[in-house]
Amino acid sequence: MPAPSVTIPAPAKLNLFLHITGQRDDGYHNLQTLFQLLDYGDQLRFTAANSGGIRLRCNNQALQTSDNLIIRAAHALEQASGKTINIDIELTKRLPMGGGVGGGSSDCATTLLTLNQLCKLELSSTQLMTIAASLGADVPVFVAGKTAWAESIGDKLTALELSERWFVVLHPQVHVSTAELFKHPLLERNHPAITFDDRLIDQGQNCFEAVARKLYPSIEQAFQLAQTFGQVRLTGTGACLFLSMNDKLSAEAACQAIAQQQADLSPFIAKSVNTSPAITALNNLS
Ligand SMILES: C[C@@](CO)(OP(=O)(O)O)[C@H](O)COP(=O)(O)OP(=O)(O)OC[C@H]1O[C@@H](n2ccc(N)nc2=O)[C@H](O)[C@@H]1O
Ligand SMILES: Nc1ncnc2c1ncn2[C@@H]1O[C@H](COP(=O)(O)OP(=O)(O)O)[C@@H](O)[C@H]1O
Repeated sequence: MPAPSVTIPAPAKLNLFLHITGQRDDGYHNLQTLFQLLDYGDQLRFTAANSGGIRLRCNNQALQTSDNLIIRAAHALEQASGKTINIDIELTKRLPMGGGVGGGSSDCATTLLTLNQLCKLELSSTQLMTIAASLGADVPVFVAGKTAWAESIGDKLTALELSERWFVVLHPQVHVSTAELFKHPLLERNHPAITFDDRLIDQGQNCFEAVARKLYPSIEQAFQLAQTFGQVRLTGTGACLFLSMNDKLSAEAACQAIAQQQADLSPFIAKSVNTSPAITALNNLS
């Protein structure tokens, strides 16, 4: 009989706004941002094994490497728990890479949460959050699993319950270098620190937008096209852009129209969620 498998989602995120409020002594920048989790993302299938260590397969072969965040997460768990993990992991990659929707970080978080439960590693939430932060600035929000207002480098999190929204996400086919954008002389890196206000959900700005539009013509072109359907915003350091809609029908109509005008933007629609679908799926297993 084949070993039982579990399939757990790795949702995307959008930064509904993103302010850079200063630079720390170690060079990293402090942020204030709203991480909105989505019902759309990658999927990971885990099959326990008796031997063979940690193995990864993916529909994108370029991701089948030892520096994939999934493999790094599994090794970090072995180190923290002192236990050996034997597991086959199959990643179905749907999210654009390097697009600011957090796919790699979310895959990493789903691996941490699932293996801790499946392999009975018994690491506490605090331990998982520490491992998450060591693997990337955007990993903790996916481990915490809640749409959240975030400060510091994105790891000081306050969960929020937001009303349902639909998003159209577009991916200009360009790779944005996060490090390069953070270093750019024109970047607004001293936005005044604020206290969270509901109006920011729909009216917030992303400090990377001006520089990203200036440096990458394909991002500027996508902005021009998308803004005929509503207010467009950049997520993270880009390259993805999004439109926020009140209902599914409007989102579908905009998505279809954009795909007809420029198919290589690969638009997709996604619904907002307050709790990560990964957490929901794992709760349903136990
Ligand atoms: C700004 C965000 C918002 O979500 O952008 P996206 O990655 O989503 O686009 C993330 O926090 C990005 O986090 P992440 O993508 O993990 O960045 P890293 O690889 O850790 O950092 C790449 C480089 O960017 C700079 N960096 C990154 C994060 C930060 N808070 N301050 C920085 O100055 C550093 O020079 C670092 O070496
Ligand atoms: N599981 C993974 N999925 C995607 N990218 C990964 C993964 N593991 C490591 N990476 C690396 O991380 C880079 C950016 O990751 P990604 O999460 O897609 O970007 P972003 O944070 O901008 O959304 C990729 O270009 C890739 O080299």
